[in-house]
Amino acid sequence: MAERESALLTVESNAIRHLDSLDRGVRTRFEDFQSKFCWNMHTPGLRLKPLKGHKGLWSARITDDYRAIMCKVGHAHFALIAVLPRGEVYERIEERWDMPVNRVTGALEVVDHSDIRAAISDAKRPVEAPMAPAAVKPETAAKPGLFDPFTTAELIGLGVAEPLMPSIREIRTDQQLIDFIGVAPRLTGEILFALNDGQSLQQVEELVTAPVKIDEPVDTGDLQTAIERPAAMVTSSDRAVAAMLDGGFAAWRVWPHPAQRKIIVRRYNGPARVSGGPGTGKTVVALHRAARLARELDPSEGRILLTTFTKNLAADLDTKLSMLVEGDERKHVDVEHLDRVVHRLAVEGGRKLGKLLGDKELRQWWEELRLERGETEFDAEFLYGEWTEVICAQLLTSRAEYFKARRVKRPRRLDRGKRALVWELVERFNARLAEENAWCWPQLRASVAIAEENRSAGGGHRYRHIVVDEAQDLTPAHWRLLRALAPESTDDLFIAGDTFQRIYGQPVTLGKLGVSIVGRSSRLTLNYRTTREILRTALAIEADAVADDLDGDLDSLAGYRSVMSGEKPAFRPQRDAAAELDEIVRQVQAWTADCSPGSIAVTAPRTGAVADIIAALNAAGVPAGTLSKDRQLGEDLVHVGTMHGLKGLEYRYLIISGIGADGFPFPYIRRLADTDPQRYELELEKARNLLFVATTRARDEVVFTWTGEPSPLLHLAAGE
Ligand SMILES: Nc1ncnc2c1ncn2[C@@H]1O[C@H](COP(=O)(O)OP(=O)(O)OP(=O)(O)O)[C@@H](O)[C@H]1O
Repeated sequence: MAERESALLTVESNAIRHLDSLDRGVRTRFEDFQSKFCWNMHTPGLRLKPLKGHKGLWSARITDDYRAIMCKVGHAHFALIAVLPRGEVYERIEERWDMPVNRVTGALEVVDHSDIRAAISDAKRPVEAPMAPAAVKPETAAKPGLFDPFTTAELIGLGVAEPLMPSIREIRTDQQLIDFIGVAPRLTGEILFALNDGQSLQQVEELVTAPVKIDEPVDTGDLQTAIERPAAMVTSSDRAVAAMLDGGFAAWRVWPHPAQRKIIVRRYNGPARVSGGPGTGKTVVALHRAARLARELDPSEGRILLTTFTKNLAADLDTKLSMLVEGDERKHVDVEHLDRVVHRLAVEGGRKLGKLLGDKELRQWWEELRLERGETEFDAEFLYGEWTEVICAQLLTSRAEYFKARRVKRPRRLDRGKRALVWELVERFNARLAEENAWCWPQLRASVAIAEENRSAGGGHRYRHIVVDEAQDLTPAHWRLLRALAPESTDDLFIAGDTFQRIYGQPVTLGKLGVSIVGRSSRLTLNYRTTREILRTALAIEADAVADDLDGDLDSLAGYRSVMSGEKPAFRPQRDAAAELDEIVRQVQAWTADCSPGSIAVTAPRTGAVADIIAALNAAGVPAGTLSKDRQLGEDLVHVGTMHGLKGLEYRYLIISGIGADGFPFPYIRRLADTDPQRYELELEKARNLLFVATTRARDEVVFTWTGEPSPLLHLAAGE
C-alpha cells in the first residue's frame, strides 16, 4: 500500500459550475472527497490515476457515479477542473480539454470544448458528441462572423484564449456570443463583448487588457505559477468551496476580478479612492480590503472601521464582512454607518441628546426665529442653508472664522455687516437648541468632528485603518471626522464611491478637508450587476450630467460596460393613477411566476405613493413590504420604497413608477429655478442621480411607468 501523501487541491471555477449543477447528495460527498484527498491522495477508495488519452489529466472517485477530473500542476498539487458522470470521463478526452496559460495575465485557464460547442450551436445539442461540428442553422451559417474584422493575432494579443479561436470564428449572432461567454474563460468573454459593443482594439486594450496584464514574462509551461496568479479563477479553501455550493454561487467572495484584486492588495501611502459606475464592485473591493487589513492588523496599533452612509447598508456590510473574515480578526473591525459613529462618540463624550430635529423642523425653527426677531433681510430657507452648508459644514465656531469663510455655490454676496447679522442669528439659534435640549445632525456632526480633531491633536486616534463605502454622500464634517479618527499613515483611509450616485449633500473637495488622494485613485469600469440594455438607459439618463471626482476635478463614466444581456427597459405611460397601479400589479404578478417576491422591487419618488402600491399589491394577494433605511426586508415580500430607499441595493426586477413630469423632479426643485438658480442646478443634478441610482439597481429587467407627460429627466433614455 502506498504511503500517505498529503496533497493540495485547487478548485477551478469550471469545476464549481459543474458541482453547482449536481444534486445536494453528490455535493456533500464532494466535501468528503476533498478532505480525504488532501489528507492522503493515495487513499485507496479514491482511485487516483492518470487519464489515458490526455497528458496531464488525472481522475479520482467522488462517488460510484462521479469522477473528479484534475490537472496536475505540481508535485502533489492538483487543479480540479471538472466533475463528470463516470461514463463521460473518456468521451473524446483527447479533444475536449485545453488548459492554456494566458500570455497576458499569466494565469491558467480551462477550456471545455464540449461546453463551448454546445453554446454556439443553434440547436442546443446533448453532450454525447461533444466535438462534432456545432449544429448551425443554414440562415445563421450565411451570416458573417461577429469577429471577422479582427485578425487572430489581434484577438490573442488582447488576451483571448488561443485554443478558442476556431470556435470564435463561428460566432455569428449575439445569442451565440452570450451563451459562449457563459462557459468561456473570463477575459476572453470580456474582450469579445467589448469588441462586439463597438469598442476599438485600442479601447479594449486600455479598458479590458491593460488592467489585468502582468509585467513579468510568462512561462506558459509553468502551471504551478500560472494557477497562483491573480487572474486564475481558483480557490484552495474548502470553506470557500463549501460556501459557494451552499449559498449558490457567491463569486465575489472568492474571485475578485484582477482589476479589483489589484486595488484590494495595494499598499497606499495615504488616503486612496476607488471610483466606478454602479455595480462595478466598489463595495466588493471595500469589503475585501477591510478583510485583508483585518488579517494583517497588529492589534496593538488600533482597530479598523468599515463604514458607509446609511444604516441598512452598514448591516449588509456587516453580514458580508463576516463571510470573509471570522474569529479574532473579525473582532477587530467595527462596522457602523457613519452617523452612528457620530452619535456614539457624542454620547461617549458626555452629550445628553434630547429631541432630534429633522430638516422640516429645522426650517420651521429658522422661520420662527426670523419672525421673532423681525428679520426681513433673509428668508428662512437662506438662513437654514447658510447654517448647514457653510457654518456646520466648515465647523465654524466663531464670528471671526465666519467672516473669513468661503461660501462656494451659496446665493447672494454677504459683506461683513450682513455676515455679522447672520452670525448673531446663528448664535441665537444655537442657544435655542441648547435651551430646548434639542439636537440635529448637521450640528452634532460638526461638534463631534471638532472634539475628535482636538483629541487627535494629542495623538489619541481611535482607528488604525478606515474603509468608507458610498463616500459620495458624506458631508464635509464627516470627512473632517474621518481624518481625525485615524493617524496619517499607510492604508489609513480607503474610500469607495461614485459621484454620479450622489443623492444627498453637496460636492466636496477632499484635498481641502485634509484628505489628499492625489495619485492614489483607481477606477472600475466593468459592471457585474446590470445588463447592457439597462446600462444603456442609465447612461442616457446621465448623458448631460457633469460629476466631480471628490477632488476638484471631473469624473466620467467612460468605458463603463457590462457583459450581460437581457430585455430592453420598458417605458409604459398610463392613462391615470388607477391604471398605473393596475399595471404595477400585473407586472409584479407576471414576474413572481419565476422568482421569489424579494427579487422584485417597486419604487416611486414620493413616500405617499409607497403605501398605495403596497395596498394594491396586497389586495391582489401579493405580499409586499416597505423598504426602510433602518432595516433589511426579507425574501418573502416584494420590496416597495422611495427611490432614495433603493440606494446600494439590487433586485432582479424593478418598476420605477410615478415619474411623470408633474412629480419628478420634485415640484419644490422646479420652483427653485427662478428663486435660486444655483441651488436649482444642484438639486436637479441630485434628482438625475436619483433616477440613475434607481435604474441601476435592476439586474435583469426594469419598467418605467407614469401618467401625463414623462419626466424631462427620462427624455433621452426613453428616446433610445
Ligand atoms: N468579482 C466579482 N465576481 C462576481 N460578482 C461580483 C464581482 N464583483 C462584484 N460582483 C457583484 O456585482 C454586484 C455589484 O457589486 P457592488 O455592490 O460591490 O458594486 P458597487 O460598485 O458598490 O455598486 P453600487 O455603486 O451600485 O452600489 C454585486 O452583486 C456583487 O456581488
